[in-house]
Amino acid sequence: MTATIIDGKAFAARVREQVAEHVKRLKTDHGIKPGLAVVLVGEDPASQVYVRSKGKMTVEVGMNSVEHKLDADTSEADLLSLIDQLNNDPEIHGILVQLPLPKHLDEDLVINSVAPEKDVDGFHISNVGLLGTGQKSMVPCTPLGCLMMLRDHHGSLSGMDAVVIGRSNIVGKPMAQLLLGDSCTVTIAHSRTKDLADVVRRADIVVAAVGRPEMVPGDWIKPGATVIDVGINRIERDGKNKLVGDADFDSCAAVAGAITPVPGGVGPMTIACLLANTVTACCRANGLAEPEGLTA
Ligand SMILES: Nc1nc2c(c(=O)[nH]1)N[C@@H](CN(C=O)c1ccc(C(=O)N[C@@H](CCC(=O)O)C(=O)O)cc1)CN2
Repeated sequence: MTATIIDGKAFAARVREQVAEHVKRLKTDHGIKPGLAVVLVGEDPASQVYVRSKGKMTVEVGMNSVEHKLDADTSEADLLSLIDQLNNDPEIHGILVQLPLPKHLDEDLVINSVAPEKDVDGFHISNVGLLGTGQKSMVPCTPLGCLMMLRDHHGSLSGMDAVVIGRSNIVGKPMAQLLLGDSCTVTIAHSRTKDLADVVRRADIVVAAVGRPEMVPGDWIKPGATVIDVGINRIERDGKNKLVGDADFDSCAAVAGAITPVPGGVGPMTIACLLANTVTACCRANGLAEPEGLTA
């Protein structure tokens, strides 16, 4: 079997088009322009690329983009003060603090200082609780993107066996909640899981989100299963730098029914869903109907 390649880049472009249509309607019908503020602390090279890309795409879909770039040694008090200012700015509907933060900053404290209704990352403890109890929340961008691609490929996910490999707060846990919300039977596997290969072999859907290059081989995959690869790992091979996922692409693609590539799979959906979340937050803040198809 040769898997269908789920093209995240093309999917993300369609999501951004939908977002742009909603933004246009918000402007013409209500005179509202959604605004997204992104805060970057320090000079992590990958984070700088992601933040630049977020700003560019925010403007492309017609929204206001505000970027705050702070020195790596910024104090926690100064960062919290900036977030407080953004929480109280009526022009800003979404706030995102780029992760990872420098070590001296308390990530949980910073995340939980963002107003939950502006938390377009969906990381605030209130949003985590709302998602976990099946209530309306802001949903983390990467898992939301994975869910959109799975729904598009399968239609209904009801009754499917799903294994999420990885238990991070950013991807693994919210992904499991979303799959449960769509009536999958969900297993969260991690570094201490016994017989991981056997657990993965039972799954109709495998979401690999561990951050270990090519750790899932094709012989762990049930024939016809869907593999969603969240990993973005930079490795050196044959003297060249290469980006690979958590799944061994060639061997998995030979067995799976469908698979997301790296690059060009889940990654682009993360930013598209951030834009979607910003429109959703803006609609909620203004008591307007939420954009259809852009939320969980
Ligand atoms: N506050 C947040 N911080 C981080 C998040 C997040 O969702 N919120 N996620 C990641 C980084 N990230 C966005 O911030 C992100 C990662 C990857 C991509 C992407 O498009 N990747 C491309 C490859 C790009 C490359 O060459 O490096 C792909 O997979 O095709 C977009 C956004 C951690 N921090």
